[in-house]
Amino acid sequence: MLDILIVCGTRPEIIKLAPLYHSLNACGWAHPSWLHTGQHGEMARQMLDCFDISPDIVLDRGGDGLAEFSVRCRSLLDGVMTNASWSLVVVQGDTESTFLGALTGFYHRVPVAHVEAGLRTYDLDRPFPEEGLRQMVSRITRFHLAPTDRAASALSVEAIPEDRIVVTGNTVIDAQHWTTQRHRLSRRAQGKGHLLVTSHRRENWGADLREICYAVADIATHHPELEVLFPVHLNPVVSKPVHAILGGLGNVRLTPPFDYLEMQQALMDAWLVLTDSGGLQEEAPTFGVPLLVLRTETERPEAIEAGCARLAGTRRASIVSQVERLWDDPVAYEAMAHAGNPFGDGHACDRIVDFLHDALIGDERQRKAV
Ligand SMILES: CC(=O)N[C@@H]1[C@@H](OP(=O)(O)OP(=O)(O)OC[C@H]2O[C@@H](n3ccc(=O)[nH]c3=O)[C@H](O)[C@@H]2O)O[C@H](CO)[C@@H](O)[C@@H]1O
Repeated sequence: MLDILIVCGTRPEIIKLAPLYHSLNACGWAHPSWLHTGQHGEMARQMLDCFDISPDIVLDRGGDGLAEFSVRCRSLLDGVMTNASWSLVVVQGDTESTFLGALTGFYHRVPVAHVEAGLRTYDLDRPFPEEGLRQMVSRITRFHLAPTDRAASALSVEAIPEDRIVVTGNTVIDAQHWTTQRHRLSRRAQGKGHLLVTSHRRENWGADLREICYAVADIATHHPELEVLFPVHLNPVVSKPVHAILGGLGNVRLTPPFDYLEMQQALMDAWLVLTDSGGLQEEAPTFGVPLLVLRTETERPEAIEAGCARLAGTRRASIVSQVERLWDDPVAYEAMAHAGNPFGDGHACDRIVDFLHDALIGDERQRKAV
């Protein structure tokens, strides 16, 4: 049995690593341990419960600021790596937890596997700090688990050896399949369904978030029969303007963040999704729900190219006109709804487990033969 340390912090990381944890547990050759770094406190607990995971190791978070979190987390991770002999560290995405997990593995000469490797905008300011973090993680990763061909190509262009890259599909689709099957979720909405809105990206804080809210207000006012559902991120930078602008509208329902099951149900029941979330861009096409991205660029252009999503930007007029166009044009709407999901087929974890088996057990055999 190989001991594998999964280092995980934020909500999206938990969602995308949970199915891999279950697959590694079931594979017969690995013993995965789940480490939670302490990021995203309450939202993280909500997600872990949804996936039946109780972490083996929980780091005691120090302070609210990122610098305090980083210094303490790095030092505690160092202890975890020193006290046991790990065959692999697994990280996902582009957060501070991702970077610190990879960095600690690197210093301890433990190979790092990076799930969702190769996403790029090549603009270090957008998204900040994620673009920088994911590029740095790629420099010190041994196994690059790319969700799409495009992501794998980006890594090849950066001179990463081909035998260290594998295209797996995105594990977020595996998470959706796991959840919808285990909890027997199906569409409940009668008729058109609601407009689902989320917005919390740092790049949109301030004027852009206000523009987005005014656009949602325009749409809700123009279509009083349309229910608008907006789970609002807990960060006051987000929740304050959202409540101030949308709080008084009768057909706009503002709620605390959904747990994962509620979110999957809300996606299934949606007519359209407006979001700046990365994960939702990958998830909505699974249920055939068109999506407008509330950003001016995306590191997930596969959805735009496949036709299941469009970039709506963050200007009030542009968001409103794109929604109205889909409202008035059922042919365009149906084309988006039937474009399929370019991010995966729900078998990413099988591919990852097979690749890691060959890489790690093969490595071990080679070492023994020398
Ligand atoms: C630049 C960028 O794109 N960065 C991404 C971004 O991740 P994101 O934008 O995907 O993050 P969220 O939107 O928070 O999560 C989405 C998931 O959460 C579920 N969800 C959502 C709302 C809710 O009320 N209940 C839920 O259950 C939802 O279904 C989905 O699966 O930031 C991460 C950290 O910086 C990055 O790693 C990641 O690349």
